[in-house]
Amino acid sequence: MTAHPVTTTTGLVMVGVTLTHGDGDSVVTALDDVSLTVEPGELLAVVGPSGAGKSSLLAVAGGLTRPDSGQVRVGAADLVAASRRQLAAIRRTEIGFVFQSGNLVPALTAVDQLRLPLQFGKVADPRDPMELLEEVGMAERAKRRPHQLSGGERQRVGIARALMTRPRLLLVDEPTAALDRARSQEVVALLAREAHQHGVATVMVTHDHDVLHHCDRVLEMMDGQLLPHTA
Ligand SMILES: Nc1ncnc2c1ncn2[C@@H]1O[C@H](COP(=O)(O)OP(=O)(O)OP(=O)(O)O)[C@@H](O)[C@H]1O
Repeated sequence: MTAHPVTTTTGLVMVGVTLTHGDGDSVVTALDDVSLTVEPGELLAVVGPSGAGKSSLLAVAGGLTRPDSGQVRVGAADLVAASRRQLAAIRRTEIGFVFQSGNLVPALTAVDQLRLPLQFGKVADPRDPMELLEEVGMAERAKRRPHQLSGGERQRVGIARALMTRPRLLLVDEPTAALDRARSQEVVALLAREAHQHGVATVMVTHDHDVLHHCDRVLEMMDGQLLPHTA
């Protein structure tokens, strides 16, 4: 058995991943031999100082940036070997992205935001948008547009939208950056619940140490390396 068994039931597996930016004298190592396994249903938090490589980690795990070396798998999909076209399909069906402030489309109602991920191609077994809005506590606001929602509500819609295709992996970038303490707790508790209930491997980058108790595991990124978090 290898140190990192890869099965179709695994969420995210990264092995020996290195990513550098620039060249010559100005080479920056954003990811330095990073290995990481995130199991289905696990909520992992990644903390660390600015410039440590957290965004780079999300970009590589999400198939947005190809690493210089190493393996990256989401379920059975090999993100390093995949063509650009295959990567786009993997991103669309297997990976959900949640951004700092929800990143909603201004003109669309909440329920239409959720239908959006289904409009770019076939999705095998999509969630029902109204049912999912109900699950995240937003059913009564289904017809509202983003400007009629609070920051926490926008974030809930953003999370629901990311779950529409039943992704295997959810990548979450600073979800509480624009929220007060109470709303931050609610949003991260929601992420934990969704991860656990639906078996979604979830990686959340955060600066917010107050929400870490909702997470199953916390790692610290430091100079491109992932280390155990010491509180
Ligand atoms: N496109 C790029 N070109 C050159 N260097 C880059 C590029 N993107 C990131 N870097 C560098 O790679 C390193 C890691 O950056 P990254 O954005 O992953 O850090 P981060 O931990 O997400 O930081 P923050 O918390 O500020 O968002 C930094 O030194 C950064 O300057």
